[in-house]
Amino acid sequence: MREIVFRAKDLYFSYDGKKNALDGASLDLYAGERLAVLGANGAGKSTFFLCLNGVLTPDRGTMLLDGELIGKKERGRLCRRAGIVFQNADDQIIASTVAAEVSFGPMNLRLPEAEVACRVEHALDYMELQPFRARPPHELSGGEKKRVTIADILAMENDILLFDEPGASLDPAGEERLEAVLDRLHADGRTLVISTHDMDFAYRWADRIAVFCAGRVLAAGAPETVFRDTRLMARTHLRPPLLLDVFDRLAARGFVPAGAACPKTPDGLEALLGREK
Ligand SMILES: Nc1ncnc2c1ncn2[C@@H]1O[C@H](COP(=O)(O)OP(=O)(O)OP(=O)(O)O)[C@@H](O)[C@H]1O
Repeated sequence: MREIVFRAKDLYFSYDGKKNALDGASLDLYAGERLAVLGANGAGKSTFFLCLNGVLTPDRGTMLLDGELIGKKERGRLCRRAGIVFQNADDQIIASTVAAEVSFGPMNLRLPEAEVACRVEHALDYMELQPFRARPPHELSGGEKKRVTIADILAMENDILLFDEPGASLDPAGEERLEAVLDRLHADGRTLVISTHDMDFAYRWADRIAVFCAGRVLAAGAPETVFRDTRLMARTHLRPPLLLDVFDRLAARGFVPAGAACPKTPDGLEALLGREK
């Protein structure tokens, strides 16, 4: 088992002092894992992300980074380790050109100018944003802005990356590009956490799934296990991914080899069924 980089235990947070957005949320993050965070609207996913990267301070509960307790004064450590790509790019973008936007974070770290320039070029290359570097971000499309916000956190060189519904404004080509970027970041050893309402993506992409409901984490584990928990799915109003559903129906009718695991792609299922192209 990989080491735990971040541990949240019984986190409580309320925006208004009346209703708890986090209501005893506990979750571990493992180094280098791909974790998909699921849950209905208002379940507490974004609030949890904001606590994890130090923007919000939980009212109660404990957070540990590399096994060390994070108190109110150590929130800066969380900001440095965990970068967040906001759900709405306009909440994140502040500068007047794409290049200035991407340089904003590293400049705030008071890094030497040459180091800032190097990080900016790398992030712009990585996200294929060089042709946009002099453009005002507010003139870009939703998908292009999303790429800018990802470049923002790449320039910070955080090892824990939190993506709040990154696929929401992307067309199919944009989704493919995002998945390719996520694959590269995973290969680089980053810890990736994504909140999403796309069950098919979560099943295909994640090593683990965490399910939020009313400010708590009801389950965390292997995608097959979590998605096959029919009670959990019903309670949280989630639906299993289409591929797993089809696989389980075929398996129930004896069409797949006994003991076979469900593949992650339709091509994998086709190969398993012995009808390779
Ligand atoms: N800035 C805010 N001020 C007051 N209440 C808020 C604020 N942000 C979120 N909330 C409330 O906190 C609760 C949790 O919201 P949160 O945004 O964390 O959920 P979520 O799981 O990310 O939802 P979604 O899937 O819709 O993005 C909700 O009841 C929401 O109304």
